[in-house]
Amino acid sequence: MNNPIEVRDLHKRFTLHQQQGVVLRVLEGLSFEVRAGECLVLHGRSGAGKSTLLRSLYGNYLADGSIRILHRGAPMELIGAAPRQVLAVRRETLGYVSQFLRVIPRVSCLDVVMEPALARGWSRERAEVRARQLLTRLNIPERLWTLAPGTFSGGEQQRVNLARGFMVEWPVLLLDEPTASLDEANRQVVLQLIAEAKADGTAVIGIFHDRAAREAVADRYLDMTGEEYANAS
Ligand SMILES: Nc1ncnc2c1ncn2[C@@H]1O[C@H](COP(=O)(O)OP(=O)(O)OP(=O)(O)O)[C@@H](O)[C@H]1O
Repeated sequence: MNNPIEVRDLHKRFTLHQQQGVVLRVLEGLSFEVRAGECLVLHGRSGAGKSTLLRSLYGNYLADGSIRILHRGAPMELIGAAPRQVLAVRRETLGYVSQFLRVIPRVSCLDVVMEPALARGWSRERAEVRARQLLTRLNIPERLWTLAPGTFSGGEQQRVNLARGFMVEWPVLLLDEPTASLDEANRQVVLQLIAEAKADGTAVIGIFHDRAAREAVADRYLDMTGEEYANAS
């Protein structure tokens, strides 16, 4: 296995036990891989299952099929992996920037952003240098850095979340609408951060409702009906 991530015959269905046991078949036999430095954009109408796919890849939803990821140089099957293995993959190999920041009371903005680096054993000094750079690039005013982000605006919280997501290099990075609700200047910063991650060899899988952003980063699209096609732009 040479690709950072390979997905085979992925299925996800939801059974609505509270609603007559109705079964929703959301993902039906998806197969794809993403190469190092490549960005695969998930494409499909609202409700097609894009967020469900990202959550399944991250292990928040338990899907059927195979998700193999290159972890510490060796292929690892994520479906059915032990929780501590999944946590190790999330610490070292698989990043995920969701749409919303998970706010922890009393934890400062700087600490929230530095956490992925500290979890990998970086020194506080090294982590703080990188966090300050990212917060500056993402236009978070310095007076906010020591405050807990719970009271920040929606856009500020999203940018703190992005700074956290780009704090370390990820072999595989999942992005759920990273440019939603950002102004043009900040959108450009995020597109630049994605380009830098790709140049460093990150395999990116993302949802971008904004067409200009999508076309700026996509190398390939995954049609959620299962088809793939190359970026025409
Ligand atoms: N936890 C859940 N329980 C039950 N059904 C769910 C759950 N999560 C998603 N679904 C259903 O799966 C389908 C796909 O939802 P999903 O959020 O993945 O779509 P999407 O392509 O990301 O949509 P959008 O572009 O509108 O964000 C929807 O019909 C949704 O109702």
